[in-house]
Amino acid sequence: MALPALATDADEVGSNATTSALPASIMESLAPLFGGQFSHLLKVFMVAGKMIGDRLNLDPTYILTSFGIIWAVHRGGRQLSRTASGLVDQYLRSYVSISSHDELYLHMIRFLGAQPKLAGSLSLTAETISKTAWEEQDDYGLAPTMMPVDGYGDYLNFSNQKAKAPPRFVPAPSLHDFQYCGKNFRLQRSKESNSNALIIPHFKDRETLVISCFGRSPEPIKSLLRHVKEQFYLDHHAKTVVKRPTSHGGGHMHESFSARHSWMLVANRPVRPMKTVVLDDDRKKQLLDDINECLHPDTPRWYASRGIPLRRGYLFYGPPGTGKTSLSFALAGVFGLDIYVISLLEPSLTEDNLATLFNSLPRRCVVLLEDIDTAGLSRPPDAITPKCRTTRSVNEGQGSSGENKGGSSKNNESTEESNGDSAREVRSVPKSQGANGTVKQGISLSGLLNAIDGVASQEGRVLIMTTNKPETLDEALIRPGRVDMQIAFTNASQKQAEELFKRMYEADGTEEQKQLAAQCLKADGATTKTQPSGHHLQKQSPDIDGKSTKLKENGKEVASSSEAAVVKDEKQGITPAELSTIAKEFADKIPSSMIISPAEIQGFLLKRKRSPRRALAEVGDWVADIIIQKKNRTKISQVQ
Ligand SMILES: Nc1ncnc2c1ncn2[C@@H]1O[C@H](COP(=O)(O)OP(=O)(O)OP(=O)(O)O)[C@@H](O)[C@H]1O
Repeated sequence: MALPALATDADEVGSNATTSALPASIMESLAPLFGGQFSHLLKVFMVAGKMIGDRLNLDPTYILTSFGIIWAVHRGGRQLSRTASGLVDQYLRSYVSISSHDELYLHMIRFLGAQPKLAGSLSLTAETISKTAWEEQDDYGLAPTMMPVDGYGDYLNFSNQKAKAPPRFVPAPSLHDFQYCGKNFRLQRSKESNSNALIIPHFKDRETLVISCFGRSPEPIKSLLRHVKEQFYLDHHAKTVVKRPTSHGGGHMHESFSARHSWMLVANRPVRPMKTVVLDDDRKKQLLDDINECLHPDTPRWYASRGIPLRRGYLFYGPPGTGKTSLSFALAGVFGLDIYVISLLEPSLTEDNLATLFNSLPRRCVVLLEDIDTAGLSRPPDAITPKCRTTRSVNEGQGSSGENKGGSSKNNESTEESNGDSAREVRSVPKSQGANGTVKQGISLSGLLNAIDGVASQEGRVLIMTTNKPETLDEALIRPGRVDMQIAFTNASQKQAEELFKRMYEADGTEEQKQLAAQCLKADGATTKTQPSGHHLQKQSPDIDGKSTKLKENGKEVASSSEAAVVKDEKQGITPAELSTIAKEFADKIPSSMIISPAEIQGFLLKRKRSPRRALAEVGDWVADIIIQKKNRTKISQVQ
């Protein structure tokens, strides 16, 4: 409200003053140029200039002109410095950019989050730290609390950890400066928004990190990135990196947009030691030697000189829970390779995606294609036309060389497709109607073969396919060149059961366990006298109070035998010699007809993981129950 009055005054002042005719005219001529707000400001400025001028006896024009010069110098200086820094940036700085689609991005963000200079930055992004089950060692220095539960006892409660877990702060999208090894670096974090966010909700924004440093060599940035990567993998030497496909965009709701797939790190698990997978030693050795040969640095030359693509395929087959997946992970651990796990049942996975995924595999890795029988990749018998058979046998004729397999598979497909309806059936098995009426893409047999054989498919990759029903697989899938070795997995033999038992209870070499074993040895002579198989519990065993409990194998007191076994286990531990004996007795109670899987035995033992004697005492009832279950084909167990 005050401005119009002032403006009026200014008009008057301007018109009365002899020396201020110029300012008034300047103002009048400038006002329309800058619009209402600015002309008001100019008028205020004029009045102020006039008053100061009157006071200091100075021409207001000089004051205005001085202000104008200062402003112009300031603007010019800024422009000059921008141009100069632009030229420096262009010609005297080196840059390396990292896309958020690359795993180096994750390494860099972790590194930046730990930089003290950046932690104090005024522009940060806060992230909730989500740790995987294998990263929980450092629980922010907080022990979980024990909470009483309705008179049942005290139980662990982790809510305080969740509440107190601090967020991670990383540099926000903008410009940041930081130092590494005494050198200054600049980080520009920028986000590329997904313009289709409303249509494709799963499609994440893409981010870019641009690291720059002064100088015409990117070497300092390269060495920084080497350091960042090394830091990330510092504790990874005993870990196996597990990756699975992740989709960007698409999905069931928007069939018009095909989801793009890439590999995403899903877990970083401790390496599974080979010895923990109970399998015939000769088979294990044969497999290890074969993979070692395939991965040996000299092997590619040997294969190349003979025109044979270097890749190995293995088929692990056998009943569920017999160790197929476990062995695959153990192998990845032995060779220090990342493992890439694909399920062909993933509904948004198309054949193109599968081919892209295979083509983007690193040079050396393990690819695990799980449960291939469930993906419905078999070729319907009536779909195998004479033409198909001929084409396939040509492929087989190429033996394991697999040369031109990608091409020949494609040729197969086109030949089959041109062959009419029956041939086209080869493709269609996995295509199915989704619940909402959408058609799931599915992977056809030829699509899978193309991906496996693809020309760009990485050499040196180890492909492992697992199945419970090898007899349902199409022979094209498992012919030599695609599957070079088949490994059978079976339910547990008595020998395997014995090994599983020992693995479950053997000391892992910690000091505590060594001491326990030493104590056991001392106590052993007085207390342990294991009877021959079948009569092992017929003995005097001291209970907690030092009184003795008479144990019988049959009748009422059998129930108390496992309780007494627990007491003995907890009190005395177990010596290696005793463990061997108990393991043997345990194995004797497992049916030699191999009807129980290692997974089932492991499940039974896990419920008694601190008490081998209790496991031995209870295994008879458990086996009897399993036999009834399998006979009656019921899934409900009476003995857990
Ligand atoms: N041969 C074995 N040696 C050691 N552990 C085993 C063995 N077989 C199964 N297990 C245990 O049983 C569990 C399931 O095993 P795994 O997933 O490897 O079986 P699988 O054969 O891949 O089963 P599926 O066919 O259902 O995928 C794992 O925890 C594993 O430790």
